[in-house]
Amino acid sequence: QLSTDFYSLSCPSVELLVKSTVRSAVGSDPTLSGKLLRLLFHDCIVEGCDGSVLVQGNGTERSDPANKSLGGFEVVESAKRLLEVLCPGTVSCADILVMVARDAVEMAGGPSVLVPLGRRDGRVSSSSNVRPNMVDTSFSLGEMAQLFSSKGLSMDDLVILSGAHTIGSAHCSAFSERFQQGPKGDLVPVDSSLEKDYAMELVRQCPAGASTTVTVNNDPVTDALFDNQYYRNLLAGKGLFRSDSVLAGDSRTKAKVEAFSESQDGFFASWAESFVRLANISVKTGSEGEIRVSCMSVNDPGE
Ligand code: HEM
Ligand SMILES: [Ca+2]
Ligand SMILES: [Ca+2]
Repeated sequence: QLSTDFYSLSCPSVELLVKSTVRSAVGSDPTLSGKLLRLLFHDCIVEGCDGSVLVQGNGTERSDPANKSLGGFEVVESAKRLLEVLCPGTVSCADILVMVARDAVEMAGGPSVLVPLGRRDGRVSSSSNVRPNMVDTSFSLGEMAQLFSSKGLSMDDLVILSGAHTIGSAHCSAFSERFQQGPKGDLVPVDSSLEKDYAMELVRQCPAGASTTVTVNNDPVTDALFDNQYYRNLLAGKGLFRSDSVLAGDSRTKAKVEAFSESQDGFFASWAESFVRLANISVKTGSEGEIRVSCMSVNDPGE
């Protein structure tokens, strides 16, 4: 029911307007590309791609600890404000988030992807829905594959979409399980899949007792570039999260990791397909849901 020309009559310049909003936001803060891409993932995995992650307030998805480090909300909201002037009540926040994430990837050097539109915004955003649907870095490959499969995504999609970690950054706590405090209080790697020099570099950037605001690049080589370096890192023992490293260590996923490490074109072509699958998870269409006035809150039922 989604289509690439969904707004061609009702809001013909939507793609252009969103793109220029993203361009100026990412231009002044390049760390936004990673934030925007992750925001879409966290939206789609809970209640489908319906903008539920964007709603502000007590008890919403956004208030859950698993979503504490999300960012980029203001980019979605500023595109929405612009669109409410030009095409009032027409473009959903769910669609804006998809376009914004797509454009963020393109602006970081990734492929441009044509995405079908027409999603409606959800009216439910509850923190209790987050944990049961969220992947965790401590998951085994089987557990991640199972969660993805419950969303209609395959093990190949898992390998491809994890390539998102070619950009962006992480807080020290996101990979602390890979280290243990040694006798002198220093951190020692407990995870043999982590290459030694990389492990030392991580300890240097995230020493024991580091501030909770410290972040580390997901991709130690090309942190700002959306490329296939992520897969080369995995093969070199430089996957930041345990959930990254397992992709290179398991026979079910290793061949894809190797193939993408050797072909950026291959990665980009697969990314375009998997991205659309991600963006299509449990979408609401037709008379389901609503078109929000502001992405930060569901509409007042009286309106
Ligand atoms: C499959 C299992 C996945 C796990 C366990 C995982 C976990 C994480 C964690 C722990 C962080 C660091 C957050 C922080 O400390 O600030 C992160 C960052 C990120 N993730 Fe994932 N992720 C997964 C899949 C994905 C997917 C499918 C996407 C998008 C398609 C994605 C996109 C990102 C991006 C772009 C960042 C960087 C965010 C930033 O720069 O602020 N991740 N991920
Ligand atoms: Ca959602
Ligand atoms: Ca990169």
